[in-house]
Amino acid sequence: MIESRISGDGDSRTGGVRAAAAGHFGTMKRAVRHAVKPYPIRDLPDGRRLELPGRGTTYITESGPADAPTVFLLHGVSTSGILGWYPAIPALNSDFHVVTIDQRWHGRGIRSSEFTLVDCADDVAAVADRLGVDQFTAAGFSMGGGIAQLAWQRHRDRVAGLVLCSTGPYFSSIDPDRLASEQRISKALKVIDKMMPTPSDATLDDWQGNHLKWGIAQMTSTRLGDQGTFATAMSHFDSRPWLAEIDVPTAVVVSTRDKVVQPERQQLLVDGIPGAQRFDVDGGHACCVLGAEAFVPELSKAVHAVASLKSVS
Ligand SMILES: O=C(O)CCC(=O)CC(=O)O
Repeated sequence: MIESRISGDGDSRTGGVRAAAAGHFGTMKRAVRHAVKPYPIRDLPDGRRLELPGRGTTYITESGPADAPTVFLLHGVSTSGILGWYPAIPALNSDFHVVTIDQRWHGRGIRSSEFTLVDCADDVAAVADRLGVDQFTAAGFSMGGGIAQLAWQRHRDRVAGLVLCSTGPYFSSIDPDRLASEQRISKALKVIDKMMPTPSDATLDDWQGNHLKWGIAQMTSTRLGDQGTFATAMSHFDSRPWLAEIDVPTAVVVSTRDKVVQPERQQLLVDGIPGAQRFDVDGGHACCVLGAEAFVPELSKAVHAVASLKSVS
């Protein structure tokens, strides 16, 4: 999610709005710079639809050696697997079997009657089942970090490690005022959705063609007006009571200029998860794409560190 969110844990409303304005301006600047000169879009795998029995049809990409350790890359809110992780995929798939998933209600993911992070976490295990993957590292960005934590909590025999990026043990919509504001914004955004065409598979898959067109298609493949639903789902997430139980190797990739999930909130993961290692990225909340030059090397170090460690006993 972009940094235009009202920022701050316990911020006053004025402070939050001020921070939001600053964050919004910073993200806009980075987005414009990115549109003019995007992080190289290269060496991406083809994706495919995958039926998850009893759950629905999702969309995944799979790359790297099938017999290498598996890393699931779990994207943040309102993006898609490939859009959120395209800078990271080529950096990881020489050493890892890398899987991205479009979370339900995102991109070409499952369209269910409800959206919950618990269902998203169970989808990860269901994709692993379909791919014949027994154990894997779950790497998640922001909302995806919450999903990764839930995947560990619900499928402890499957998740061998965690890489938690620009995320925390709760999201800001846990605050009812914040949630109400997200709902209001979401209502307004539904009007824009009505005007947007649904992108075709051909445009969504054409990453070698016009990059701007591809990026816009990927962005609009998730409905803007679903923000309120996502915020509600995130409001139910709180891993603080069980963080100390996490017993798998964990790396926390902290975006040190993040105005959406403040570094202090990210640090709660480092403090709360036994043995967690911290990796710093000089970037804001959209650093997985808009600050990929700084993000990708730290992500890569984090994934290698987790994959080379044995579980904390
Ligand atoms: O407000 C928060 O706590 C962050 C929520 C968010 O933006 C999730 C995401 O970017 O995936």
